[in-house]
Amino acid sequence: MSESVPLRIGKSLVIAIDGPSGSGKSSVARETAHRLGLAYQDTGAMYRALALVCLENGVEVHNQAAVEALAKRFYFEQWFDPGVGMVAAGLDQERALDVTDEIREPRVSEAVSAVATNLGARTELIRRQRAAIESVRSRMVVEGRDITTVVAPQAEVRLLLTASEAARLARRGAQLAASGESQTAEQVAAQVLARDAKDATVVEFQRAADGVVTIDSSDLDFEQTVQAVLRLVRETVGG
Ligand SMILES: Nc1ncnc2c1ncn2[C@@H]1O[C@H](COP(=O)(O)OP(=O)(O)O)[C@@H](O)[C@H]1O
Ligand SMILES: Nc1ccn([C@H]2C[C@H](O)[C@@H](COP(=O)(O)OP(=O)(O)O)O2)c(=O)n1
Repeated sequence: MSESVPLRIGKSLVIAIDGPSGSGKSSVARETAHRLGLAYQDTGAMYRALALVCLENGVEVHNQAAVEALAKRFYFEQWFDPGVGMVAAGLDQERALDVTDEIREPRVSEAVSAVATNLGARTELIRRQRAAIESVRSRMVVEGRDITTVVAPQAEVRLLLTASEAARLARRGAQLAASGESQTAEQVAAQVLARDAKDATVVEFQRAADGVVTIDSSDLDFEQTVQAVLRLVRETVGG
């Protein structure tokens, strides 16, 4: 039986979750939002969408000025209902398309760190992420790499979701295989580890900042991990 957390309607509740690739952030954050009746924001989807819009429009992802300029003008919309999980993006609203699946393609995973390490682009995306939290009156589960430290350090609940490298690679490999991608285990490992190493040059998501609780899911299954997060929420906000 799942645990429930009594929540007072209307009271601000931001649950900030950071962690490396494959630690379970997106799936666990989404399920937590669903069970608590909160909105859900996947900030990695915004970085991935910007990378995709670059790739689709001939913007070189290492061209700092061009990527920063695109970050300021590209259209991005994310459905915050955890049951929907849809993302639309494009050069502008008229040309925006449903990119929910495309942003998970290996070509985007390969290009996204170049965009995520562009500090000018980050400033703009962080602004949009904070606006998204305000748009739902601060009742949201938000996950990424710098949510507990930069985007929402004032969040009521702040946690770092980790898992061993072996667990993370196995999970990501199984996830890609299930979605029909034909990457070998070596390709998945090389891409995930290179991306985390590059991303870690601009954001700290491998060690918990002060006041951030670590949940290690290496030996937990999905449901046990969700329960650990719900327990932390209950202990932190009461109930
Ligand atoms: N605790 C867990 N045990 C087993 N599998 C998990 C666990 N947490 C997540 N997963 C699975 O691992 C895969 C990667 O999780 P995901 O949420 O996409 O990670 P992240 O957003 O951190 O990259 C998904 O298929 C997810 O269902
Ligand atoms: N708040 C965030 C979220 C994601 N990023 C970067 C780091 C990743 O390489 C990309 C994509 O993030 P995403 O969470 O989708 O990545 P994974 O699916 O966990 O591998 O964006 C970031 O720098 N800051």
